[in-house]
Amino acid sequence: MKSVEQHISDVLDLVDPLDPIELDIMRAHGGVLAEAVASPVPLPQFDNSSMDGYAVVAADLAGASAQTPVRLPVVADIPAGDPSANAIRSGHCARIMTGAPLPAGATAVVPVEWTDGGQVTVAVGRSVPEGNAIRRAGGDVAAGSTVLRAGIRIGAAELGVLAAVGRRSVRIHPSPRVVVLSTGEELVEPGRPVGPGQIWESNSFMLTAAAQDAGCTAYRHGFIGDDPATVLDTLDDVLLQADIILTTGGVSMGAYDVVKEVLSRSGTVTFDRVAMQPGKPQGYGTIGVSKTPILTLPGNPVSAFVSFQLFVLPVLRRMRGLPPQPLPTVHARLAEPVTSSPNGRRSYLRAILEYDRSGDGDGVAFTALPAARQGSHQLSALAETNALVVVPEQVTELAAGSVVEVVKLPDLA
Ligand SMILES: Nc1nc2c(c(=O)[nH]1)N[C@H]1C(S)=C(S)[C@@H](COP(=O)(O)OP(=O)(O)OC[C@H]3O[C@@H](n4cnc5c(N)ncnc54)[C@H](O)[C@@H]3O)O[C@H]1N2
Ligand code: MOO
Repeated sequence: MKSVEQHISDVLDLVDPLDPIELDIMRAHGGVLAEAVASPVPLPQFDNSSMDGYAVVAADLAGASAQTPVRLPVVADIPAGDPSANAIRSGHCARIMTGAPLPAGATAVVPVEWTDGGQVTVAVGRSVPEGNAIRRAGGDVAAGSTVLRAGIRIGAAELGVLAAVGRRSVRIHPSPRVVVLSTGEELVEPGRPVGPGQIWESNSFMLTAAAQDAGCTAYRHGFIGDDPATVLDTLDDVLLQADIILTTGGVSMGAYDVVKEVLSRSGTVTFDRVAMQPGKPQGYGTIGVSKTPILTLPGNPVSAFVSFQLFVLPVLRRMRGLPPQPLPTVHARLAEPVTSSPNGRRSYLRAILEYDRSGDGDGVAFTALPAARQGSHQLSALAETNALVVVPEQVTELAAGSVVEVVKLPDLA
């Protein structure tokens, strides 16, 4: 059987970051920058006031105090956005608002609270240091300097920076279009009645949502039965909409494992058994003239979910232009003992991971409580958990209190 690490490496080899496109900055939200962004201008672009008050020559106020205020004539009124202020001379001042350009000649701004607020003349009851309440040109960003590196995700702060340096559009790696298709003759659309031996289809809903949570544009194509010609036709149909295709089901050893049957014939998709539980049967490769990547995940719902977290997420990250790192892991203390069958497969046990401050002293600040139901079909247990306890390939049991590696599943934003 193939190792988990080898399979991650094989699936990552299928994809490259998607070719960049230019988008309006608002639509670029959540995307990954495909260029370094520099500011064409200094920020601020001009010296300006950081307070509402009076632009003065600081030396004029050297002797000012509450008892002996200095009175200055107010020769101008400068709101934000007013570029027309004349220079002020010693002995004069200008009323100025926050963000308004500092008039030439002024060396400080006196906040209005230090004055009587006069509009013809103003009495100032304090001296003021040179440069007080002045925001200097270039004090935030020097002209030509890089403000955002290529490869970062555009969140709220990054959008603010893009707009502040005057960008209207930006080059980003587009969000991958993920098409999710499930297979299985027994499947029925939720909301419709199920007959004997049938089940409601759940994998395609779950994986479409997981791909959306991972920043992709995901489409649920739904499900099809086990007819080989229908599988091939449907894959052909979705090729145009997809940067990557995910399927579930039909990849193990059964007589009707149709995905494996039809794609094995293509010669471009490989089917392997990965040394893990759940998630053993995995297929990966490309299909169609455009060599669209396809990952065929096992049909058991928990197996499909765990396969998505371990293999699909890094692939989607690489397509988005992000480093394809796996989900983060932490060390945690097991709250209960666990067993794992001695089959050379690494187990990923669904568990509730909780922060535990009492463990801080020896560096293990989490506990992991494994779910009671660990079957690959036991989807309800999965929904209660937030982490995967890793039980190494050769380990068959672990006592309560053992320190284990735990994969943290993605949090919802
Ligand atoms: N003889 C062997 N049998 C099986 C092996 C094996 O090595 N030898 N491997 C087992 C493992 S491990 C897994 S995982 C499954 C994977 O099987 P398939 O990928 O072929 O999936 P199916 O047989 O189509 O379905 C498995 C199971 O999951 C249910 N299912 C499938 N699709 C959906 C869906 N979209 N929504 C909800 N539930 C779904 C399906 O009804 C089956 O119960 O094979 C084992 N067998
Ligand atoms: O590996 Mo299967 O994925 O055990 O359930």
